[in-house]
Amino acid sequence: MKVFKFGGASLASIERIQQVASIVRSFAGEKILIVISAMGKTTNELEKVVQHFYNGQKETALQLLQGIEAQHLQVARQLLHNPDNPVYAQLQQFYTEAEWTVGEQPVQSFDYYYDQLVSLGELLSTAIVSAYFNEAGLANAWMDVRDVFRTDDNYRDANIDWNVTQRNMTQKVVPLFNALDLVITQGFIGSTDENESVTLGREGSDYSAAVFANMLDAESQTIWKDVEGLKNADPKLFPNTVNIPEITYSEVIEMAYYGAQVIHPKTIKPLQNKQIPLYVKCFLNKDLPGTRISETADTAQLPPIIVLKQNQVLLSITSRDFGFITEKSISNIYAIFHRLKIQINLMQNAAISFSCCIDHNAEKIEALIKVLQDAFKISYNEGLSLLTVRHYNQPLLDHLLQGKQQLLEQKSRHTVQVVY
Ligand SMILES: Nc1ncnc2c1ncn2[C@@H]1O[C@H](COP(=O)(O)OP(=O)(O)O)[C@@H](O)[C@H]1O
Ligand SMILES: N[C@@H](CC(=O)OP(=O)(O)O)C(=O)O
Repeated sequence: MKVFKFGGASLASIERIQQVASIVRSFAGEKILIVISAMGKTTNELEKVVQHFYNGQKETALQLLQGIEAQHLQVARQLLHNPDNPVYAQLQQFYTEAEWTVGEQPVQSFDYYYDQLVSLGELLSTAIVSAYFNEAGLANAWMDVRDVFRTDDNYRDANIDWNVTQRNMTQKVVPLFNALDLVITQGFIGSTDENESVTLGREGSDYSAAVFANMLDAESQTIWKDVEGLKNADPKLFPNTVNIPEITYSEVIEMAYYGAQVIHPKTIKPLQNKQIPLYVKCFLNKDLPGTRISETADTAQLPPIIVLKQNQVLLSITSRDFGFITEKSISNIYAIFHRLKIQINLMQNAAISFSCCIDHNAEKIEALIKVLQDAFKISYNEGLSLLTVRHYNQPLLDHLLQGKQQLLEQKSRHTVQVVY
């Protein structure tokens, strides 16, 4: 069995969805579990619905929701021939549930409502694609992943219960393949044992696909992207990038950790644990070789790998009483960052101060200052970038940093990181 993952970009237009069908058709006769994300930027749109709903602006939330509904109906009408296709009733049921939620008075946490509403994107996209595939002769079963992926209730970043999910996989997913070659399901979402929807973290569909690949002992996982494969830098940010034909799991984990926004960082572990290769392929041209990610890639020829994180803030946390920054104070500071869900992208400490680079999020910085201000003086610079280069060389660094005002640099044998 193979596992395919199609992300939002591959479903962003009618032509692209048709292209996805033609890719799947070219694998006729193979058993494929297909994981699908929300179409285009639907998740961002749904995030706006949640924000308005939670701020008490119900009307606006409802209008935005209706806009999303109308967009999906239009896509369905353009793709489907049968105006009485049962998928229309299924879509209606999803909207009605979302509208009920928006009609409620918020009494639970923001994160709870986020998951109940944002999960709609994947339910809509999979229902439409599954119905379209069936009409187009690609017989498939639509599966609600919330009947399979059991998680805790850590809303927006739920953790999978591997035992229950594995049992569901064996009992509910494997039998579907007795009758059909294709099963279509949602990435990014799951459910608690109370049947509440959860999400697994933004861009989490790559990870969902990896969980399926692991539990179904798939021969491979392929994620279909709008790029020819994994490149040595984001082609949207750097000119003259090169494709990487093969690379190891550990190198990709490093790239994802430093912020390369091409594969979700949690994706690799479930694959590495079972030695399942991960292919990154181009949905615009399936014949391009793409990238193979595995344990034993030949990385002798690996080019320097560049990762740029923009919109960064460099925080300086200095003790007010001239007390040293000790293991104890660092562990206290870390615990606060953890509680506020602030990820540290780079850190450095000196005698009485601790510096770190984090993503710019005004609310979180404000909350952090509130907690720390009695014991520490906090200052920060915003509008920064964090550049990471793996397998660097000096001429390349000089070129990348030309004309940049550098605020902090860390170098090891393989990796250099610069805040500028
Ligand atoms: N090292 C990299 N190699 C290739 N693409 C990258 C890299 N880093 C970032 N990207 C970006 O990832 C995008 C593809 O991923 P993404 O848009 O998340 O796809 P989807 O959401 O459809 O799965 C590319 O268009 C590219 O801009
Ligand atoms: N739709 C979710 C999950 C996801 O993984 O999407 P994509 O595959 O398009 O990055 C998100 O946008 O976060």
